[in-house]
Amino acid sequence: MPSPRRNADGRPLAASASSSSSPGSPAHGGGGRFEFQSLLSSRAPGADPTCARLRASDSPVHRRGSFPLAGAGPSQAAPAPLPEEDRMDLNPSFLGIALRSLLAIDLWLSKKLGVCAGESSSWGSMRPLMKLLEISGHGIPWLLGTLYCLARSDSWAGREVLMNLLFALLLDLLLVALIKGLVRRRRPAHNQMDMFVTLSVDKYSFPSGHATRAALVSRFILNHLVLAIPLRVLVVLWAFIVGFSRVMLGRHNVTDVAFGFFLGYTQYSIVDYCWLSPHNVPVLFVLWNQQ
Ligand SMILES: CC(C)=CCC/C(C)=C/COP(=O)(O)O
Repeated sequence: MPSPRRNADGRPLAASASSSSSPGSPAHGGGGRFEFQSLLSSRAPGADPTCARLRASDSPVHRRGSFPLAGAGPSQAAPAPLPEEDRMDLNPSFLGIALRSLLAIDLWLSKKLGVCAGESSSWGSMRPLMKLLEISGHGIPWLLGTLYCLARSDSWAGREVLMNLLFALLLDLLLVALIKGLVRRRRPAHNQMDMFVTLSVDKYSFPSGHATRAALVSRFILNHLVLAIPLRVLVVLWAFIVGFSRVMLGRHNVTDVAFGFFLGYTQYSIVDYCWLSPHNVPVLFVLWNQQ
């Protein structure tokens, strides 16, 4: 009878997994076995007897020479195939590992790029400029500016475009607040919360509201204003710089901004699809005309 495999302090692995070691800790053993064990033990201990058997030393992974690819001899019984539900369980674990790795890279990169996060940071002297960019992409100037232009507009075409810009800005605020409230990802630890007018959900960072607005507004402007090429390039540059400045200020992680750009870009498609005009919402325009 082969004796059970033992960990560094001489206890059988099965006992070690259920008593003192946390899943995935080095006490489970070294090399590839450690990774398999951490995957298999991702379920609640004791929740499923099958899972408990797999964690224990009689698992095919733990029996020396019984791993199918290691060329099991004819005298050794072939390991029983994993039950269906356990095979399916491995895939989310791999996906989980991939996601966790992506998040780790995201945090590391965001911290590295957060060079204006404080006055004493390596590019701290650029912080006032970054904060100016922050205001240029803030919701309040965009909302007030649109309302002001709407009040001053004397053409139907102008009003229609501005009305849709207002709708786009409000839709953006709503969707960002909704997603921030659902995801609840905290802002980076190195962020100083000294932002100009925030809503309660703005303590969360995913997605970046500035990035969504920058992508939405720039796409809107490019599609509805006749601008010379240099100005069009400037609009696109502004959107990218606003997004990048969020990471430099330490307000956001890279993935918050990347998703923000994606969301803002998509929001424009929604606005374009639901375009408000005197034909589909005459009441809005008639009411405006009576004022
Ligand atoms: C108060 C109004 C009308 C808008 C809030 C704008 C704001 C502070 C968004 C947060 O942006 P980030 O998610 O990029 O930090």
